[in-house]
Amino acid sequence: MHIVILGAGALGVYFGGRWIESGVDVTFLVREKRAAQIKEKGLKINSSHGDYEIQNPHVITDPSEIESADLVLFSVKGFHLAGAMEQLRALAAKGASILPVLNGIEHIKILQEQLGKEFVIGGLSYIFAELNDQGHVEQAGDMHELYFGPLEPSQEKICSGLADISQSAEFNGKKSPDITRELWKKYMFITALSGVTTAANLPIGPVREHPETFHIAEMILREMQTLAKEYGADITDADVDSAIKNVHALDPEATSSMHKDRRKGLRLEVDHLQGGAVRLAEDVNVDVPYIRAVLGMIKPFERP
Ligand SMILES: NC(=O)C1=CN([C@@H]2O[C@H](COP(=O)(O)OP(=O)(O)OC[C@H]3O[C@@H](n4cnc5c(N)ncnc54)[C@H](OP(=O)(O)O)[C@@H]3O)[C@@H](O)[C@H]2O)C=CC1
Ligand SMILES: CC(C)(CO)C(=O)C(=O)O
Repeated sequence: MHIVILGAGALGVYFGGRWIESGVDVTFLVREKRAAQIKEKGLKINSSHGDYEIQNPHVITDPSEIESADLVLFSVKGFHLAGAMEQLRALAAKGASILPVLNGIEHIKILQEQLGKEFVIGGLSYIFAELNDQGHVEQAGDMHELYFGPLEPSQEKICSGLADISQSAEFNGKKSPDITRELWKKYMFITALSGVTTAANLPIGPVREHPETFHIAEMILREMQTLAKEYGADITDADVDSAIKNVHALDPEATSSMHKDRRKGLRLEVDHLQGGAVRLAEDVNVDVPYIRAVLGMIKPFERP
C-alpha cells in the first residue's frame, strides 16, 4: 500500500513515520517551507513509545510527482481544509482514498461534497503530539490511537488493508464498525477539553481543581451529546460519563492541542471545532449556550 501524508505536522509525521518504520511505502506531500525544513533538519519522532528517525523521507511538493496512491492520511488543521482541496482532488484522481484525522465533524461533509462520498473514509486520533522548533514530533503519554472505518460499504476493503498494515506499526490502529459514532465521541471530548483549557488558558489539572470551571467542561459534553443525537449518532450517558472519567485520568499538566497553540501564539482551530458545533446546532435549532460562551472567550486569540 502506498500512503501519502498530506499535512506533515504532528500527526502526519507520527503516523507516517510509524508506518515507514514497519516497512510501508509512505510519501510526504508538503508545502515549500516545510520541504526546506525537512531537507535541513530531517524527520524525527521523539516518543514515549520509542524514538525513530526517518532516513531519506520521500518528500514531494506536487501530487504530479507520484504515479499513484492508495490512501491519503489527511492531517491538516481545520482552517487549512479549503487550501488543500486541489491536492486532495489530484490524489483522489490517482485512485487514493482519503482518511481525514482532523478533530471536528464539518470537514467530513465538505470532503464528501467536494471529492465524492466513495473517496472519504472516517478517521480520528487520540494522541498528545506536537512539532518542536526543529519540525520533529514530540509525542507524550500512552495514547497513540488511530481510528478508521468505512463511511460507505465500498470502503471495507481499503479499511481492512489499513488494519492489516497497521498491525505491525508502533501505534494502535483500530478499524471501527461505527466510525460515525467514534467521530462524534471524539468531537464531544475535544470540544469540551479544548474549550475549557483554551478559554481558561490552563492545563487540565487546575481546571479540575475548580468545580465551577470543570462544570463548564461537563456542560459542553452534555450539549455535544444532544447535538450528536440530532445528527443520528447515539452518544449515550455512559459515553459522557466515560469522557468525564477520561478527563479525570489525564495528567494534571496535560492540555489540548488548541491550548498549546494558544500558548505558542499560533492560529487556533476554534472556528472549526466550537464554531462548527454552533453552526450545526443552529441548523437543527438546538441551544448550546456553554459552547457559545467558550467560543466567545477563545475568539480573540484565534489569529485568523
Ligand atoms: N496534535 C495533537 O495532539 C492532535 C491533533 N489532532 C487534530 O489533527 C489535526 C492535525 O493536527 P496537528 O498534526 O497537530 O497539526 P500541525 O499543525 O502539527 O500539522 C498540520 C500540517 O498541515 C500542513 N498543511 C496545511 N495545509 C497544507 C497543504 N495544503 N499542503 C501540505 N501541507 C499542508 C501544515 O504545513 P505548513 O508547515 O506548510 O503550514 C502543517 O505541517 C487537527 O485537526 C488537530 O485538531 C487530533 C488529535 C491530537
Ligand atoms: C484529545 C486530544 C487532547 C488528544 O487526542 C486532542 O485531540 C487534541 O489535543 O487535539
